[in-house]
Amino acid sequence: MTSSEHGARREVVGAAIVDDLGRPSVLLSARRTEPSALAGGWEFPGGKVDPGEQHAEALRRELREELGVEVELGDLLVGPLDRGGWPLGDDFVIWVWWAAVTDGEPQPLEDHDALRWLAREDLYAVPWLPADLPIVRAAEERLRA
Ligand SMILES: Nc1nc2c([nH]c(=O)n2[C@H]2C[C@H](O)[C@@H](COP(=O)(O)OP(=O)(O)OP(=O)(O)O)O2)c(=O)[nH]1
Repeated sequence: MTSSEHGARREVVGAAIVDDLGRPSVLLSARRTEPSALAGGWEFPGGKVDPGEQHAEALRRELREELGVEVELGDLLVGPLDRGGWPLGDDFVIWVWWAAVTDGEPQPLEDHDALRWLAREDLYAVPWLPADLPIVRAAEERLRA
């Protein structure tokens, strides 16, 4: 039986990529290209966890595919659901880790057509996907003024 047959949410992982894990001042946001209902919305890069995959492994795979980077993962940006997840509507749950690039320069290779580093004062200059707003607010608290 799959987790969806239990009525569980599909698992997604995302990264709050910053310039410096210890003293973050900018956060990387990515603009989605699909599906059409979400295209143009800005989000945390990442994606669905494959069956049998560890979360950290899934996130590293997604960031390699989507942005062409390797990362160091920091703490979980803790949300209100089980094990610190955040709800994405009724169907998905996302776990978001702080992350810093260790190799490569982020490029919108797959699933995105633009990337933007946002400082605290322009964190809301892009239209985030609605479900991401509580996560962005939590990230804002950690970003340096
Ligand atoms: N990656 C990501 N997905 C998000 C965010 N906010 C949000 O509502 N979502 C939604 C969009 C999708 O319905 C779902 C994640 O799916 P995805 O399309 O990113 O996953 P994926 O890269 O594995 O895509 P696919 O292979 O299934 O096409 O969560 C976010 O910040 N990051």
